Amino acid sequence: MQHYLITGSAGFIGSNFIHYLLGKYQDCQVVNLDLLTYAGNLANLADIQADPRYHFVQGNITDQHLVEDLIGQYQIDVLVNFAAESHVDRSISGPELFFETNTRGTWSLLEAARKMRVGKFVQISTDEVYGSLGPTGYFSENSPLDPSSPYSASKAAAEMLVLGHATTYGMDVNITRSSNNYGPYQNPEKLLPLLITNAIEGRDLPIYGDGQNVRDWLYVEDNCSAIDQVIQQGHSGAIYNVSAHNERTNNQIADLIAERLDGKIQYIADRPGHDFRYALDAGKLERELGWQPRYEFAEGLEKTIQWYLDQEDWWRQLKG
Ligand SMILES: Cc1cn([C@H]2C[C@H](O)[C@@H](COP(=O)(O)OP(=O)(O)O[C@H]3O[C@H](CO)[C@@H](O)[C@H](O)[C@H]3O)O2)c(=O)[nH]c1=O
Repeated sequence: MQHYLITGSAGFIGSNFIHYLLGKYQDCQVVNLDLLTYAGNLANLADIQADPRYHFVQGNITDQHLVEDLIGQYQIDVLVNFAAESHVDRSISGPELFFETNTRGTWSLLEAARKMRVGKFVQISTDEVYGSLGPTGYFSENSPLDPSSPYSASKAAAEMLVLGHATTYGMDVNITRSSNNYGPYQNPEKLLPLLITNAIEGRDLPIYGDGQNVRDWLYVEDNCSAIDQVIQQGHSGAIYNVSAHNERTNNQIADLIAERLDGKIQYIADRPGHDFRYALDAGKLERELGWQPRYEFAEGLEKTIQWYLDQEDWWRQLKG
């Protein structure tokens, strides 16, 4: 039976991951450590709050003593760090919190995991650590890191700390770098849910610049299955890209949503330092661990649109 400490799992990807774990493994124990910032929402986990396998603790990942206590109390074998400030635009207007949570927070978790001898440490990172691509080519795990924003720089720095602890102290670590996730429970500050919910509300769909920027879209459940496989089978110290090879321009995304929900696109000022294109080569994960995504983009998008149509109360509270 595995005992997990999962940080930030009242957020988007973390809450999907807890649902995935509890659905897949009957005999596991899961502790969710979450600060409940604006991005954390216990409503995401309402259906499992009474599950005896699940325990919620409100707290900050920068609180090393708290993390050490939790590791001891719950006999944690695996620590998965989802907790992060994740929105690029917020990192441009207020960068310090990104360093504090994403970089300092990862440091505290690493130190706690080292002292308490946690078996496995998994850092959830991002394709944004590679920076921007031109119109062709793909990032592999060996591509140089070249982050563009305070957000991606804070995540790249955190990765370096993880690798340093692995080399120096022999900790068993993995890093996953996924492309843009989409699906249920994503905060409507992010492109896809913003466009969907704006269209439902009859508001314009805001697109930065000329809308030619490209993102590589991954249905969140596919990211969860990849992370689970990395925990179970990942080679110690390995980094894995996670992508389903769904590159789309922002214009293509906006057109699809505008057509499906009768919305109107509005072009607005570009994001400073806006990365042009992200595209990942996920061949290592596929070859070494046999991982494959389940969802085609059209299916994932329709499921996502349907979820937001069905969950108006959930997102209206966040937007309000
Ligand atoms: C919010 C917003 C975004 N955009 C554009 C900017 C990007 O080219 C694209 C996606 O923007 P966002 O949804 O903010 O996501 P992006 O900056 O790519 O970053 C996301 O994806 C990353 C992985 O690539 C994660 O590490 C980040 O945490 C996550 O926020 O849409 C717009 O055109 N209009 C908007 O209103």
